[in-house]
Amino acid sequence: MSTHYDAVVIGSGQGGTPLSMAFAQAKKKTALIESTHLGGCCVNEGCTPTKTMIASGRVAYLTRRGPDYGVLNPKPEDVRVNMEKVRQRKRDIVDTFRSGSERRVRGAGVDVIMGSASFEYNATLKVKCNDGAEKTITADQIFICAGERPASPRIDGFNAKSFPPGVVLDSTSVQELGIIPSHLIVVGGGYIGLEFGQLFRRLGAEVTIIQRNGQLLPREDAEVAEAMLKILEEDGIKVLLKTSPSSVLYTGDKDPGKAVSVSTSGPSGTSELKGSHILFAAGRTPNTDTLNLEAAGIKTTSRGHIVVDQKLQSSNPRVWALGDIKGPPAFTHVSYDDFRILRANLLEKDSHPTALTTVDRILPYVVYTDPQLAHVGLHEHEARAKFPNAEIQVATMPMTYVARALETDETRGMMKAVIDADTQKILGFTCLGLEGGEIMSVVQMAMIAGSKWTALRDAVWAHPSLAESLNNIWGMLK
Ligand SMILES: Cc1cc2nc3c(=O)[nH]c(=O)nc-3n(C[C@H](O)[C@H](O)[C@H](O)COP(=O)(O)OP(=O)(O)OC[C@H]3O[C@@H](n4cnc5c(N)ncnc54)[C@H](O)[C@@H]3O)c2cc1C
Ligand SMILES: NC(=O)c1ccc[n+]([C@@H]2O[C@H](COP(=O)([O-])OP(=O)(O)OC[C@H]3O[C@@H](n4cnc5c(N)ncnc54)[C@H](O)[C@@H]3O)[C@@H](O)[C@H]2O)c1
Repeated sequence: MSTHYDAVVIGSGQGGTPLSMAFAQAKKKTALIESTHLGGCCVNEGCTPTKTMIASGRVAYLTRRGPDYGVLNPKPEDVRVNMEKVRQRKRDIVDTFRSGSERRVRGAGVDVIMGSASFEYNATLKVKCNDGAEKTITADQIFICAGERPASPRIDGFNAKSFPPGVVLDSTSVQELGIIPSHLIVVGGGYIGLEFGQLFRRLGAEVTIIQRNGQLLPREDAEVAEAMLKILEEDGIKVLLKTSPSSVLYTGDKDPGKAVSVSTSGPSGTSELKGSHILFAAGRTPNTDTLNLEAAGIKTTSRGHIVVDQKLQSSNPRVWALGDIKGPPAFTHVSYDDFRILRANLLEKDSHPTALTTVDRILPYVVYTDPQLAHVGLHEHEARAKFPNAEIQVATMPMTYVARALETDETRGMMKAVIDADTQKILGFTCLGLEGGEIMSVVQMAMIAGSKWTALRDAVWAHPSLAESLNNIWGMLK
């Protein structure tokens, strides 16, 4: 016996959840199949919990800096963190977000099926339900929003099972630590490595980041990555560039701070590091390996992401993919925008006579280090590669030029704008600085409106707002 639906969504990701609700609200018989928990990665183990914990890290940082502001008690060295309380605060916020999501989905009339889906044939799915039952489901339209998971470490001889529980960590398990590691070794200098590395340093751990690439955050322009490196080193984090772990072993040492031994190979040869915990943050793997996509003729890339066209349709015309599972960039707001594209094209054709696509989306992101690293549009190196014949101009300004940053004594970082000199259009903007995400969003608005950079230079911004710096940065244009 199989059950037929108008629409089935696999995975309660950031695009999949609202899409299932939109189909149900359009009176389509809709199911949402979720293997683990509603809300997906973002709510349960991604954005929500990490930004909640990062807020605790910032309070610890500012408390230690009290004397810089004339706040003399407590002494910086006396600041201690209760990790169980930090974790509980995180759990409470995740619970609130997740239960809100559950209420909204069920309230919209979606059939929620808790279990793992895989394809049997063209548009036929088998679901292994979490209660042990098996279901066969067919659908007119299937949407895959099943996301990614932490990539497994690929290190010769490494065996996570040879370590005591809670010593080898990924981006999910690290959030459940009830203690502060004495020395956390982080493999990977990308978004996840930097956010957790700085967080645990602020909570009180010694932190070493091992990064294979020659710079942190390899997509950034070099001077931005260097400014980030300087900030993290000022915070007391040790960063090893052009370095990879060649072996990771459990030592059995009585001193828990020396439980993990990591041999590294880097520019100055091989060396050994000892730490209490190791966090693998070296990329994520798409959850396509258990979906049996070949049975439905759905093509994937060499890295396992689902191949889709500009309207998110896969090589099977009855199947679409949204969010991380279709490949980078992997952000919540991208998955949510994928949902908007599908809703417009499949449910709101009357109000969207021209189909929406993923082409030329102006995409921002924010790395929630402190200060934040925010970016929108093209980096300088991307702009020069994309428009080799254009006159590209660049303005960079240190945050020490920003009055508001000086007043709050948070002047670390820089801003950088990239423009096309002929059209005066803004091609990209980066702010590694205090509330960088909010400043970047102001520039993003100008880019959406198609404004010239001169509009920002000539605008009257409130004094002393951070946005006011958008009057001044253009004086640095070269
Ligand atoms: C630590 C961390 C911090 C992050 N911070 C940010 C941030 O600050 N800002 C930001 O924009 N992005 C952030 N991200 C990325 C963001 O979480 C993802 O881009 C976003 O969650 C992608 O959503 P998605 O819609 O692709 O699917 P996901 O949110 O990944 O959801 C996929 C769902 O599918 C389910 N699933 C998988 N396989 C099956 C199956 N076979 N059957 C049924 N269900 C299945 C999974 O259980 C999961 O619930 C972070 C990620 C991590 C790991
Ligand atoms: N604030 C945010 O928006 C946010 C936060 C966290 C994650 N994310 C999303 O999740 C994605 C995954 O994050 P991530 O940090 O795991 O991946 P990533 O791909 O961004 O970074 C992984 C880093 O690990 C390095 N690396 C790979 N193998 C290594 C090895 N063997 N030894 C040392 N270094 C190695 C790479 O050079 C790379 O810089 C991000 O790309 C982003 O899209 C977003």
